[in-house]
Amino acid sequence: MSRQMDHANLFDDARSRLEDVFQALDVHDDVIERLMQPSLALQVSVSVRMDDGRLRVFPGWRVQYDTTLGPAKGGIRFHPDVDQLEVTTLSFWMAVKCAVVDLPYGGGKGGVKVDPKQLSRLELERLARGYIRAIADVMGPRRDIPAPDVNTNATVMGWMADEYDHLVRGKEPAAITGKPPALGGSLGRVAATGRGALHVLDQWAKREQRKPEDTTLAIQGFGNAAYHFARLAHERGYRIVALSDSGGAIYSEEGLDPEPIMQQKTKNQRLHDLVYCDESVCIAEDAEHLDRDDLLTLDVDVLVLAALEDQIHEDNVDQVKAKALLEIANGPVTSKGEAALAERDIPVLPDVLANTGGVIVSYYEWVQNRTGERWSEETVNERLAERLEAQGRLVLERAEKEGISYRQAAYRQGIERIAHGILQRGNCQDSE
Ligand SMILES: NC(=O)C1=CN([C@@H]2O[C@H](COP(=O)(O)OP(=O)(O)OC[C@H]3O[C@@H](n4cnc5c(N)ncnc54)[C@H](O)[C@@H]3O)[C@@H](O)[C@H]2O)C=CC1
Ligand SMILES: O=C(O)CCC(=O)C(=O)O
Repeated sequence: MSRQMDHANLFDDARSRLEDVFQALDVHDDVIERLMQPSLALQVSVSVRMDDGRLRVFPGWRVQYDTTLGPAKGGIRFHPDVDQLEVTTLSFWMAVKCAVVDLPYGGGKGGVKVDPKQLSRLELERLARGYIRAIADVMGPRRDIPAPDVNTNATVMGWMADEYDHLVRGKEPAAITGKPPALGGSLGRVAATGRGALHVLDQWAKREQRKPEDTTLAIQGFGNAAYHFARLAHERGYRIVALSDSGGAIYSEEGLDPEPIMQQKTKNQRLHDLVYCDESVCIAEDAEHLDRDDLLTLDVDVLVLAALEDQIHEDNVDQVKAKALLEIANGPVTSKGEAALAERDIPVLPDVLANTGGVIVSYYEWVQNRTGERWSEETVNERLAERLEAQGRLVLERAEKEGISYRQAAYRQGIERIAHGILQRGNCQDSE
């Protein structure tokens, strides 16, 4: 089922969705001209002294797609497949999603082409610090604010924030979000992406009059975002019948409890091997192995995609049996894949709404850092829920009212806001 990802296709695919919105909204030509390419793309070489004394150089990027509505915002990915086109596409999605949930941000993203599993902890720290030195001139609390993404986490953000403080000779906690709480990180950020995705699923389920206990989930990509989503969804009563990571998948008809599974996984056990029950831990009496990509074709109510881009596409979409899809990953369903799902009336809850919990709480972290406040986790979670309730309702209602997909409704909401900002900034012919 998997195929080699082509990032040129990924960017073209992303732009084709943008062109659809331009047509539907009849936007000003100046807006189209601005949004068809990024406003800044920086390529850097990050030199790292390895533990054995050798020097290695890793290519990296920081792309700011659009900064009309505020400073660029978006995570940093460490992955062997990263390239400029992938980072550009991810920064485009950041611009759209920040506008969809009405944050005062543009879209940015960063990445380094590296396999972090091959680095020691000290090599990883040197890489993180080197990357920040390389992009320092284009970032900052009022310009571009990085955060975690695939294979980066609060620890890595802590190293990066410390490096930035050294460079600017002062404390600038608002320059990076997703930090450890001791360095000004917001409570609730670690779980925010998963928590936000669950809000969106709940909102949709309620409109469909579907109860959590009658809803089965299969979840691809049991990493940070998916773990917190799964933990909270399990608490709410959804039945998780399958989980996968890059090494394999497990399945249980009676349902999986994500907590003990993550505990075992953090002891360096492979997800694929966790199909046992003994005195110390019971994953599920009936748990069994699945090949990794077989999870995508299970007959479940909701297929949750929380790994990487390009997972459901024209070559495998016919095998999907789920009744709905939830995108926690960025870009897991291609436009051709989605068109085929639409023909079978299978809705997709799109990334640019469903995974915004992370960036929303990153925004709350930035606000706390800039005002010197510290909010309780309860306050953070309440504000996250309020924002997603309000902005999510606008998207779901618009889709129903205009007879369009949830993604089309979300894109229209986001692009209308960006387009309005572009015209309000002036420098456009006949703009009002
Ligand atoms: N961390 C965050 O706050 C946010 C993350 N996202 C997106 O969510 C997705 C996951 O991000 P994180 O959880 O942070 O990353 P992570 O690195 O913690 O987890 C990714 C997981 O996906 C698994 N994986 C990779 N390829 C796979 C495959 N083909 N099949 C099954 N599993 C596979 C990996 O083994 C890992 O368990 C990414 O697309 C990211 O851009 C979106 C919004 C915010
Ligand atoms: O927290 C953030 O600023 C951005 C998170 C991110 O990279 C994403 O939403 O894809």
